Amino acid sequence: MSIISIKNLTYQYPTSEEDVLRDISVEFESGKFYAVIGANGAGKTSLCNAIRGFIPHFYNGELQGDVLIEGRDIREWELGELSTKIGYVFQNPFTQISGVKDTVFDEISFGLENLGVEESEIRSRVADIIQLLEIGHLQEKNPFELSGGQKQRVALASIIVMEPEILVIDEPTSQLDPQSTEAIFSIIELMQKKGKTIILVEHKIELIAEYADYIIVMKDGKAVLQGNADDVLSNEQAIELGCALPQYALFGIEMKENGMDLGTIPLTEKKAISAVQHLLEKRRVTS
Ligand SMILES: Nc1ncnc2c1ncn2[C@@H]1O[C@H](COP(=O)(O)OP(=O)(O)OP(=O)(O)O)[C@@H](O)[C@H]1O
Repeated sequence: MSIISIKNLTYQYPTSEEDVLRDISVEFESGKFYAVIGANGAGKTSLCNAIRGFIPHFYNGELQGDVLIEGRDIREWELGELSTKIGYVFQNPFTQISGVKDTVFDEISFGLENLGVEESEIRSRVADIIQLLEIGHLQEKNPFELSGGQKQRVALASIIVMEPEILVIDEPTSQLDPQSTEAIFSIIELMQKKGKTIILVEHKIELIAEYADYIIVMKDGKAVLQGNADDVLSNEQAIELGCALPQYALFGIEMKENGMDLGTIPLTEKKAISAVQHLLEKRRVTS
């Protein structure tokens, strides 16, 4: 059974003039890494809002179709109950910092305190997460003293410590440099290895090619293309739908158009090198 099942979802915010999500159907399997891509205003955040229950519990508006979390209709879930199952990480880490705690350690403890978890258990769970995410050097700092990348790691830690099964992460690296971006992706990968289901909104296509299992391309509120990452990112149709393809895929497509078919559309540097080596080898044998 899918952990999240979306069937013919159509939605309009109370204040919007038209549907912002249109007839979307997607199945999410437990433990997989899903990337949601598409232009600004395509509906990516709105789709995340529907998954975490903000639509329809926080935003009213008109919801048609079904969103099922573990087989249960989103309308029947309480928001509080959903928030323990689905962790949500915002684009801007500033909005995630509580502002009421003086140290990173206490900041990460905050959610567990609110749930009434016993203090000794909080301390041990927070210490474990700090070790796992390699942020021990930050634990005594004030959360507001951190850099953007550090804040985003602390924001992720605050969510992960709650042990949600599903992580919905909305453009976590948009304000980060390449090094901090890699650090965030390493954490997300670690979470996937721990069996979490990941739903990530992200524009950095090269990283999506490296990490995601499945891609949903959104345009004008519709899921216009979806499938395994390898299939979507080597599909020329994706370009027409406004989706950027990885550099190596574009290289493979160019090669093919110029009579040098690599036999595959590579998505990463490693795969491109191996495809070119294979082609050269083949040409050597036949010449
Ligand atoms: N709270 C809201 N009330 C009314 N309309 C909204 C609200 N939030 C988003 N919208 C509208 O819904 C549409 C989809 O917006 P959404 O934020 O889901 O897109 P997005 O793909 O996440 O965009 P971006 O990449 O810019 O974050 C837009 O037309 C937007 O103006």
